[in-house]
Amino acid sequence: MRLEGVGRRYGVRGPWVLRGVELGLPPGGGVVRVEGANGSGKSTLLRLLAGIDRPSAGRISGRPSRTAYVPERFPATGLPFTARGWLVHLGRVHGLGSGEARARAGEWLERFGAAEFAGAPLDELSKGTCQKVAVAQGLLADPGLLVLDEAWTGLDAAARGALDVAVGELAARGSTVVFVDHDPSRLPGADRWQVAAGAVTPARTAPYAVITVSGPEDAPLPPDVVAVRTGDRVSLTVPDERADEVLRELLTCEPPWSVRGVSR
Ligand SMILES: Nc1ncnc2c1ncn2[C@@H]1O[C@H](COP(=O)(O)OP(=O)(O)OP(=O)(O)O)[C@@H](O)[C@H]1O
Repeated sequence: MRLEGVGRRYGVRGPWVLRGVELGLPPGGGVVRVEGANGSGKSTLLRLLAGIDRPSAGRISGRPSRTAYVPERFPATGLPFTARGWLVHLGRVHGLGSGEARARAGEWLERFGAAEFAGAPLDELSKGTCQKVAVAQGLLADPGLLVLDEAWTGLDAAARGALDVAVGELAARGSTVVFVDHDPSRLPGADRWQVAAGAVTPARTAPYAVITVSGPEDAPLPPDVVAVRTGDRVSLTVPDERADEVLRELLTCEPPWSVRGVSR
């Protein structure tokens, strides 16, 4: 997917929020964190990427046909659906059969700890549960591009962790995830784009290593590392200078981990 000369301003004489943006999303999928000061245009960029807003100038090409967008707050008021009904409806809009949409809706509600609310009307859900439904909706149809605008806000700690894992799984399958989040330690292996003065530029990322391990469920992980579990494997993202120390801890803890791969 490419952005060529993309600009956006609100109103014909409004100031340009974004201007002359030239960008390519990482080929083969990946995770991109969008950073910038308040009001710099991060949400504007995310809405353009997701296709729910159009550029005032330039063009965007190659957007995956399955693109999902999850904002910070899901305005569920007035929607005449239960949580499951809403997910099945959107799953079908994305081309899933109703049986598959129903099964996936159940799986995602379960993963986000909201299975007990599957049959509840959206109108009656708490903000946190509504946000779980919104995130489940984003993941439901296995999108090629998932855009998350502070989607972790309002989720409880377990659901935030479940979303981190889901993003890792999606990226591992070749999809692209672009996100904004106020927590600077969120998904630390992500590429970074900086939005400032209308421009979007890749930010310098401190060198880091990704260590993939497998091992018994009760094997301990070193403190202060960011771990994403995919099946029986765990990927740890650590600053380069800590990689040797973390590898030592992984190999000498009891029970020990098996190191499956290290990349920088
Ligand atoms: N629908 C809109 N109509 C008019 N102006 C808008 C609209 N959406 C955003 N803007 C303006 O565009 C600029 C960028 O807003 P945007 O929400 O994209 O920034 P942001 O970096 O996401 O901000 P924050 O960090 O505060 O969420 C701001 O000046 C904002 O007031």
